[in-house]
Amino acid sequence: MASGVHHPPNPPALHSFQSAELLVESLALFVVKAQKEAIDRKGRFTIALSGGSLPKMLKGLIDNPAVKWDLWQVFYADERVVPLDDPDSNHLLCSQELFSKVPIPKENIHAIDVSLLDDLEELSDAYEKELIREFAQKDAARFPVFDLILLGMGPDGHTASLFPGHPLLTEEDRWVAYIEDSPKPPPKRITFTYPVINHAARVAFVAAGAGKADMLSKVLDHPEEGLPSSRVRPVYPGQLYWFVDAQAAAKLELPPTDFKL
Ligand SMILES: O=C(O)[C@H](O)[C@@H](O)[C@H](O)[C@H](O)COP(=O)(O)O
Repeated sequence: MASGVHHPPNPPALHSFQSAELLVESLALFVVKAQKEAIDRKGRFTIALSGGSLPKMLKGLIDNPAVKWDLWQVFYADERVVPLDDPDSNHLLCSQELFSKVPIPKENIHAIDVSLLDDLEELSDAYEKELIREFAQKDAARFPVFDLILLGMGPDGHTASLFPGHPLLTEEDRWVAYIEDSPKPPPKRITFTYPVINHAARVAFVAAGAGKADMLSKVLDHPEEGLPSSRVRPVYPGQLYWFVDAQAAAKLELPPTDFKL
C-alpha cells in the first residue's frame, strides 16, 4: 500500500439512513464488498470488531450467502480483560450475536489469551504478537493494514478503549496497549492504538439513536476538539466511513454522502 505521508487523509464518508433497519442492510452490503475486494486481491479478509451495539448491527451478515466465513480473520479492536464467558467480554457478545449463528471456523477468531488475565502487559504483548503473526511478512508494513475495522462511539466520544484525555491517545509505537483505569467499567482492557486503526484500508463507525446526536456533531463538525473518535483519520489511501441513522445525524452540519456501492 502506498505511504500516506505526502497525501492528506481522505475526507470521511458519512452515510445516514432513515432507519436502523436500512443501516443494518447497507452495513452488510458494505462489509461484503470490503470482503470481496480483499479476497479477490489476497485470498483472505482481515477485520476487527468492537463491542457495544455493533455486533447486533452486523445481523445482515447472518444467513448471507455472499459471506465467505472461512476466509475471515477476526480480531477485536478492544477487549475487556475478563474471562471469555464473562458478560463483559466483547468476544462473548460477538459470539452470541454473530459467530454462534454463522459457519466461521473457531480458529479464525482471535480472542485474548485468558491464561494471561493477571498480567496486562503480557496479555497485550501476546495479542500484539497474534497480530504480527497475521500481518508480518504478508502486508510487510510497519503497522498492520486491516481490510476493515468496525468501531462504535461512546457517549464521551471514546472509541475502542481510547478515552478522552488518556495518555494512550498519543501512543505511536505499540500496536496493542492496555489500560487499567478505564473510566467506563470494567477498568482493565486492551485496545488497538491509533497507528493500527489509522493504517487500516477502511475504518467504519456505526452509531444509531438520538443519544448519539450531540456527540456525533462534536466529533464530525468539530474535529479540532480532538475527541478520541475524531482522531480516527486513516492515512491515505485509507478511507473512513460513518454509518449512522437519521436520529444520530439529526444535529450534524456536515451533509451526508450518498451510499453507493
Ligand atoms: O468500551 C465499552 O465499554 C463499550 O463497549 C463502548 O466502547 C461502546 O462500544 C460504545 O460506548 C458504543 O456503544 P453503543 O454502540 O452501544 O452505542
